[in-house]
Amino acid sequence: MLVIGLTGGIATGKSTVSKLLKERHVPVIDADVIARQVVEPGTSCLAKIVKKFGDGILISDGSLDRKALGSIIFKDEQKRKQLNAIVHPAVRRAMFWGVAKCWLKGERFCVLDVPLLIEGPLWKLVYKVVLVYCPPDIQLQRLMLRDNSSIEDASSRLDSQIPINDKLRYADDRIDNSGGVEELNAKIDAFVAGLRKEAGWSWVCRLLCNIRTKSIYGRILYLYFSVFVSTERTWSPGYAQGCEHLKQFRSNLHEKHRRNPGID
Ligand SMILES: CC(C)(COP(=O)(O)OP(=O)(O)OC[C@H]1O[C@@H](n2cnc3c(N)ncnc32)[C@H](O)[C@@H]1O)[C@@H](O)C(=O)NCCC(=O)NCCS
Ligand SMILES: Nc1ncnc2c1ncn2[C@@H]1O[C@H](COP(=O)(O)OP(=O)(O)OP(=O)(O)O)[C@@H](O)[C@H]1O
Repeated sequence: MLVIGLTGGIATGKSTVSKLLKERHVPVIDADVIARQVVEPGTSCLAKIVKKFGDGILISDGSLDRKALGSIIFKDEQKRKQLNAIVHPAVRRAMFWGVAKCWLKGERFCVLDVPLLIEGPLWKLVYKVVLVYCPPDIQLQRLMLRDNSSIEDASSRLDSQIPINDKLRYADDRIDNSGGVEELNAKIDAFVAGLRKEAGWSWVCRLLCNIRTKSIYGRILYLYFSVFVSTERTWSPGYAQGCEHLKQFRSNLHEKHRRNPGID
């Protein structure tokens, strides 16, 4: 299964792209949504946040006051790192299970929508990095308009991330969202068609195996495809294609390291 990392800068349009992908039945695992779930009342993450930042970041019903916490962490790098250290491991764990579920369902590919993909270690693990791009001036405008925020607040959020133009050099593909939503729709059609082509047809075998796991033949087939094909130990209809993906993955990784020699 191809795991695609979708990222961008704040307000460049990741959620808009994700929505269009979901409309085309592409499975999307959204880190922002997970980051909200892991801090719901009663979770260990919320307890740790309260311990670190005090109960001033709670509203009267016991849930997180996102505005209050945002106004602390987007102005203070140290505090942001402390929050990230609490929330990110839980988000990564949930995303891992999300990917595993997609794999068990026999999906050909899935998309991880992660705003901080490049700021963290995950960009090195995905099959490819797709960047939703718009120039910084449009990004700032859209952010202020969406959040009804001042230029100071919007700028401090922008400054808490790697600038969008710097993220370009990590990207294997770019979805340019500088134009209107109609234009974006057409780009997403082409992007999804490209993904389907890239993922090939070997998913049919995996899907059939998954559906048939209740029978003994299904289990044998399932094991065959899961263990042998994924470890490249034997021939199968998906073998050549798997090798090709692996080769491309390795060359992408090599290219990323070539472009960013300082990064291990
Ligand atoms: C600080 C919080 C409560 C503010 O909530 P708010 O509803 O105002 O923003 P929301 O969660 O919708 O995030 C909007 C965007 O802000 C950016 N952003 C969020 N957290 C961070 C961060 N720690 N560092 C840099 N950018 C961030 C992302 O681009 C994100 O898409 C919230 O963003 C949060 O819990 N952040 C820490 C978790 C995190 O890093 N989430 C990002 C994806 S894992
Ligand atoms: N092509 C477009 N034309 C005009 N407005 C757009 C376009 N794409 C997105 N927007 C608007 O820009 C704002 C930011 O988009 P969106 O929320 O999708 O960004 P995001 O990258 O997911 O942001 P965040 O990092 O905060 O999650 C939204 O108000 C959205 O409606």
